[in-house]
Amino acid sequence: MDIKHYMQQLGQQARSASRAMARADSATRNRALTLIADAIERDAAQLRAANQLDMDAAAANGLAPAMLDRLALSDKAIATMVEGLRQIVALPDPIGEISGLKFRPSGIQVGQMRVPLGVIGIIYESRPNVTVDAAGLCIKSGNATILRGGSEAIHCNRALARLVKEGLAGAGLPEDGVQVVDTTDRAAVGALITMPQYVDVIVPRGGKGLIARLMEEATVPMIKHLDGICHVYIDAKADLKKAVDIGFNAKCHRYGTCNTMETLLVARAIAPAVLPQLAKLYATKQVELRADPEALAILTAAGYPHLAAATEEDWSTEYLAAILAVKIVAGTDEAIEHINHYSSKHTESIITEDHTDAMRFLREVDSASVMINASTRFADGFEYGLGAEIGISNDKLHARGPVGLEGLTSLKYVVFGHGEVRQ
Ligand SMILES: NC(=O)C1=CN([C@@H]2O[C@H](COP(=O)(O)OP(=O)(O)OC[C@H]3O[C@@H](n4cnc5c(N)ncnc54)[C@H](OP(=O)(O)O)[C@@H]3O)[C@@H](O)[C@H]2O)C=CC1
Ligand SMILES: N[C@@H](CCC(=O)OP(=O)(O)O)C(=O)O
Repeated sequence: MDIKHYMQQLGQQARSASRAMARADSATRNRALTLIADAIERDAAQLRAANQLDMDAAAANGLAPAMLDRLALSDKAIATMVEGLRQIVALPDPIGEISGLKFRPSGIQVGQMRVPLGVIGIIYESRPNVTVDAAGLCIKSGNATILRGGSEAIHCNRALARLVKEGLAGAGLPEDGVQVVDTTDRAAVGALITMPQYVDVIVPRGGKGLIARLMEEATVPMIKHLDGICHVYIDAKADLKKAVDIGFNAKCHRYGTCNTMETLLVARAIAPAVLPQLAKLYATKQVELRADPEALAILTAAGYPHLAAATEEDWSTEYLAAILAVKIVAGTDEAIEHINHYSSKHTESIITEDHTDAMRFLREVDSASVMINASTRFADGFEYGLGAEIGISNDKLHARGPVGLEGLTSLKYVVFGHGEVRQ
């Protein structure tokens, strides 16, 4: 079967399964999640073996260390996936809840009911835990899903897909409630984003190549979870210890994640004090600093070994690596202007003890998460208390920032009449 027909078949199956998923009661959906968690625990060794096939192939193809880190399915990662599913079970069921019911002068009662979106197509990076997190959230929220994971993770995703189907079937739900695209051919992505008759919404998680294709071709509505050009701004009134701890964590905690800082902005007044201290920590990780002329002068004087002059391109680059752009700014105005111009509207943080500046930053920075005195790495569904996340939306409509169960639902109006007719 060619890719287009294969994808249409997945679409038809998903559409049909979505009705049963939406109809299923809370206990059934939770039962499926529990069975999947149990199956993952039972087959951990097989999952590790499947992941090893992916890791070996990726290493042989020269995949960058940060991307290998993302692909790896350690025992800890397996335990986290299982725990994540159990946490999703414990979350309140959002589906079917009716809110805001009010009598109108006509006598009718009008309210809103929370309902699944239907069929959700998710395109994501080579990170196997996303297969389980996404499947779990879609099942809990009564949606059917088609998962197109990154090609480097294909063996592991196939193995996970079998366990998810086993759990769905065990709970009496259709196996097609969750389908993993079983090909790495990118034509499958092209098909998935152009079948609105079967797919209600696409959640794309990815970088520039994916964005370009979606902008050109997609006919299905999207909740975009795209690149993270995230900033930390160290204000003149920052606490030095907080600035250094956060500046280091936001860059070096994990290089490959979308909430990692890619540009550090530093107020001129504090730069000579803070940059050399931060540089000492960055040096332990050999972070390459691409600095504007003023920062370059301070870092050169501090004897920082991994330095380069920043170019215009650096301000809009997501490195996903041990590289950081550094720029000196006059103060909060310039920092906000720079961020609103160059950021990908994902996550930004100000380090300051000045309440007025902090509140201005919160109000005026136009990104999905805006933080005060915290690492951008906190932009995450677990960390925000959502239980799990589909990803981090840098779209403005429907869902913004970490997307959990609620982001996979919408509200429809429900009207309770008692025989009223409109006058
Ligand atoms: N906001 C968020 O929640 C998240 C954002 N990201 C972002 O993802 C990026 C890093 O991941 P990376 O793997 O490099 O991202 P990519 O964009 O390269 O890949 C992500 C997915 O998109 C697919 N893809 C990429 N380009 C195309 C194309 N032209 N046509 C069809 N499919 C395509 C990939 O398939 P294939 O395997 O074939 O390459 C993969 O499944 C960063 O920009 C990061 O910020 C990542 C995770 C979450
Ligand atoms: N929210 C997640 C990051 C999601 C994400 O960026 O994924 P990826 O780019 O594949 O590492 C976290 O904080 O670890």
